[in-house]
Amino acid sequence: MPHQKKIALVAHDAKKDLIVDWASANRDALSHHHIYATGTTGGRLMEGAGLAVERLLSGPLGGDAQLGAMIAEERLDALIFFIDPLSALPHDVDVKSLLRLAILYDTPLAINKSSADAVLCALKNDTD
Ligand SMILES: O=C(CO)COP(=O)(O)O
Repeated sequence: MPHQKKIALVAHDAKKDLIVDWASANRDALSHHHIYATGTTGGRLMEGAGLAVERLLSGPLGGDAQLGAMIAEERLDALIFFIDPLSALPHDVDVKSLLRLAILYDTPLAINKSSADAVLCALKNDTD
C-alpha cells in the first residue's frame, strides 16, 4: 500500500482491554497500516479486534527492546503504548529505553487513549 505506515501497538496488562477497545473502534484506519505489537498485546488484538498484527516477543522477554531497535533503525513510524502508571514492572528498564529512543528519534508517541487518538488522526492526515 502506497501510504502505509509502520505502527506499533503495546499495552501493559491493566491496559489490554483498553487497547483492544481502542483498536476495535479504529480498526478501519489501522487496517491501512502495517501493525506490529508485542507478544501478548498482539494476541489480544488479533483475537479481540480482528486486526492483522505482526507479533514480536512479549514485552518482558525482549519485545520492548525489539521495538526500540526498530526505532533506532528508523523502521517504525509511530508507537502507541498504553502504559500502566499504577504497577511496578520487572522490565521497567526496557520500557524506559523504548520511551527514550522514541523521544530521541522524534517518533510519534502516544501513551494513553487521548494521545493515541491524536497520533492516529495525524497519521491519517499525513497519508491522505
Ligand atoms: O510489557 C509490555 C510492554 O512493556 C507488553 O508486552 P506484552 O504485550 O507481551 O504483554
